[in-house]
Amino acid sequence: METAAVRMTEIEGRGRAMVALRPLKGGEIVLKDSPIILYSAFSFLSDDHQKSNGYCSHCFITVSQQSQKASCSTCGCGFCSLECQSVASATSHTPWVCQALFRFRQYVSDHDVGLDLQLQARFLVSAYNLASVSPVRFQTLLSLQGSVSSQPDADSSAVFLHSFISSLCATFPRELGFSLELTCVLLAKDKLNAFGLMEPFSEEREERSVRAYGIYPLASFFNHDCLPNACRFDYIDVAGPASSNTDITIRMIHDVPQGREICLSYFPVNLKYSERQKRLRDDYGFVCECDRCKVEANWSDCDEDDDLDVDDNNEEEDDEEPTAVMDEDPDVEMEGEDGDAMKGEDDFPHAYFFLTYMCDRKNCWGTLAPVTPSVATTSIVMECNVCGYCKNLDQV
Ligand SMILES: C[S@@+](CC[C@H](N)C(=O)[O-])C[C@H]1O[C@@H](n2cnc3c(N)ncnc32)[C@H](O)[C@@H]1O
Repeated sequence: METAAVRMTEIEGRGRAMVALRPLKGGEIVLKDSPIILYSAFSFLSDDHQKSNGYCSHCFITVSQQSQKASCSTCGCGFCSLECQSVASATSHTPWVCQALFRFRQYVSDHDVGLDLQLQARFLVSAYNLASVSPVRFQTLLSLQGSVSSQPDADSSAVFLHSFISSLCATFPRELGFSLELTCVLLAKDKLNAFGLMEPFSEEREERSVRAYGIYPLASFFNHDCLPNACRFDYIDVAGPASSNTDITIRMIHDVPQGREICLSYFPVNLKYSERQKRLRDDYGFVCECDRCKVEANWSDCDEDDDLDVDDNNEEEDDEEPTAVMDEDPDVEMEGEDGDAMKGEDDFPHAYFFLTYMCDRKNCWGTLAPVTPSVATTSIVMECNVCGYCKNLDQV
C-alpha cells in the first residue's frame, strides 16, 4: 500500500506501519480513506433509537425529524434522502440487515443486553452482510490486524452472538466459511481497527460520544503513538456526493523527515500514563514504549496530576483527566522552554506539543493540525479535529 506521501511497511514489534516516503509538511493530507463498514453506535433501546434517528442510517449525517426524507418500514431506520436509502438497500441496509436489526431490537427489548454486546451485534450484522454484498471488501476486512489466540468457545458473548447470527443465516452463503471462529476473528478485527465518528461537538458534554463506528482499511495501518505526528479529520456533517461525507483524511500535525513512522493517537492525547497504558494493553494488546511513555513511566501519580495541568480553561476536568505535555518527535522545534510546564530534568520535556497541538476548548481534547498548506508553505491556521475550531498559530 502506497500513496504519494506514505508507504506501508513492516516494523519489528509493531506489525505493519505507515512511513513517510519523503519529507512531509505539517497540514499535508497523507491519506484519504472510505469505510468498508459503518455501523451505528447507539443501543437498540427506545431512547437511543430515537437519538440514532437523528442521523442517517447509511451516511450518518445529522438529520432533523423535519428533514428526514425516508425511513424503513420494517425496522424504522431513518435516512437523509431517498437516494441514500436506495444506495443503502443494496449495500449497508439490505433486507437481510433490516431483518437482523429488527429481530435483535425485539430481543433487546425483552432481555437485559449490555451496550457492548449490542454494538458487537451491529458490527457482526454489518460484517456478515459485507461478506455477501462485497466478498472482496470482506477479504480486506479479514486482512486487517486481529486474530483469536484462545479457544473461541471461551468467549460467551461471541457464542451468543454467533448463534443469533446463525438463526438469521438460513440463506447465508456457507462457502464464506461462516463459523464461530470466524465470528470471533471478526470481533477481534472490529476491536483493533474501528474508528469512532463523533456526534457534533458540544462544550456542555464532558463525554465525547460516538454516533457511528467505521472500518477504514487503509487508515487501519497507522500505529499508535501517545504523541502523534498525524491525526484524523472527518467532515461527516458536510453533505457531499455518494456518501463522501463518511471519508476520513489523515493529516500531518507537523513536519517530519522522510522515513519517519507516521502515527495517530488511538484516543485523546490528554489521558494520563496509567490510563493510556491500560487502554493500549486491554484494547489493543500491546505495551506502549513511545518516548512520552518512557518519560512518564518514571513519574509518580502526583507528578502526573500536577505536571500535566497546562489548561486553565479546564480546571474541573483536570482532576480527572490531566493534560499531559509532550512531543514524540525530536524534529519538532521546541518552544516555551521558560514556561511553567518545563520545570526540570524529570518533568516531561515537551510542553510545546500540548500547548501548540491540543485544543483548549472546554471538553474538547481534540488535536490541532495546520490546515492543508499551499504548495511549499506550512499553514499557520490550525484546525481542531474534534470541534472544528480554527485559530492562527500566533493565538496558540
Ligand atoms: C490498527 S492496528 C495498526 C496496524 C497494525 N500494526 C497492523 O499490522 O495491521 C493496531 C495494532 O497495531 C499494533 N500497534 C499499534 N501501535 C503500536 C505500537 N506503538 N507499538 C506496538 N504495536 C503497535 C498493535 O498490535 C495494535 O493492536
